[in-house]
Amino acid sequence: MKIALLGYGKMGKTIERLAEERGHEIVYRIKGNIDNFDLSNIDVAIDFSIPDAAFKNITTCFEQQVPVISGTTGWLERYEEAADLCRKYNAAFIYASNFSLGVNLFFELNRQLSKLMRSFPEYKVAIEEIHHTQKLDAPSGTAITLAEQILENSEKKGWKLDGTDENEIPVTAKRIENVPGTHVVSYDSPVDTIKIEHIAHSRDGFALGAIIAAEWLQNKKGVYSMKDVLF
Ligand SMILES: NC(=O)C1=CN([C@@H]2O[C@H](COP(=O)(O)OP(=O)(O)OC[C@H]3O[C@@H](n4cnc5c(N)ncnc54)[C@H](O)[C@@H]3O)[C@@H](O)[C@H]2O)C=CC1
Ligand SMILES: O=C(O)C1=N[C@H](C(=O)O)C[C@H](O)C1
Repeated sequence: MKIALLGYGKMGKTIERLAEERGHEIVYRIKGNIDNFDLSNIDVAIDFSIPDAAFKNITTCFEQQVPVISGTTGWLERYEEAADLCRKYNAAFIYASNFSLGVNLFFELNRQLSKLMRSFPEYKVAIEEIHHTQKLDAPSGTAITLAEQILENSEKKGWKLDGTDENEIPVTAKRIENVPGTHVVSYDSPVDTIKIEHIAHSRDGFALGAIIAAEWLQNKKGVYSMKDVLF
C-alpha cells in the first residue's frame, strides 16, 4: 500500500517502521496542513495526529476518495458527522479508540464482565487509565470506550473523570513518564475486588492493529470498526 501518515509523532513513526517491514511504502509524513498534499496516488491515510486536526484530516481524505484509518482520540464529539461524510462521499473509514488486538480482546472481556456484574450491585465499578505525560486528552479514548460498554449493561447514568457521584462510573487518569497505555476495570465490594487489566508494553500493538485495519479496508467502501476487522 502507498500510505499517507497524518501525524508523524510517536505513533506515526512506529507505524512507519512496522508498515515498511510489511512491504508498504510511506509516501507522506504530514505534520501540518493536509491541503498542501496531492493524495491522488494514496491507497490509505493513517491518522494519528492531534484532537484539533483529526476531523479536518479525515474529511479531506473522504472528499478525495482516500480510505482513512484514524486512531486520534479527543475529537469524538464529531464522529457521527465524519461517518455521515464518509457515506456521502462513498469513501471508507475505520476509527478505533484502540487498535491493538489485546485491547480489542479486553473490550470483549469488559462487555461480558459487565453483563455478569449487572446482577450484583454490591460491587462498585471504577476505571483507571495510566499514560505517558505528553498525552493531550484525559481520560483516554480507550477508557471512554470501556465506560460506554459498561453503561450498556448498567443503571449508571454516565461516567465522570474523578467522579464521586454513585450514579456515575468514576474514571481516574494518571500520567507517568514513558507509560504506553494501561487500563484497569475494577469491581469493588466490602469483602473483595475483581479486576481486569490491559498493559501495553510498547506502541507496536496499536501500530500493527492500525496497519492490519488499513490492509483490510482496501477495496471496501463504508464505515467499519475493529470488530469487523478482527472478529
Ligand atoms: N487508537 C489507538 O490505538 C491509539 C491512539 N493514539 C492517539 O493517537 C494520537 C497521536 O498519538 P502520538 O503519536 O502519541 O502523539 P504525538 O504527539 O507523538 O504525535 C502527534 C503528531 O501530530 C502532528 N500534528 C499536529 N498538527 C497536525 C495536523 N494538522 N495534521 C497532521 N499532524 C499534525 C504533530 O506534529 C505530531 O507529530 C493521540 O490522539 C493518541 O491518543 C495513540 C496510540 C494508540
Ligand atoms: O495517547 C496514547 O498514547 C494512547 N491513546 C489511546 C487512548 O487515548 O486510548 C490509546 C492508547 O491507550 C495510547
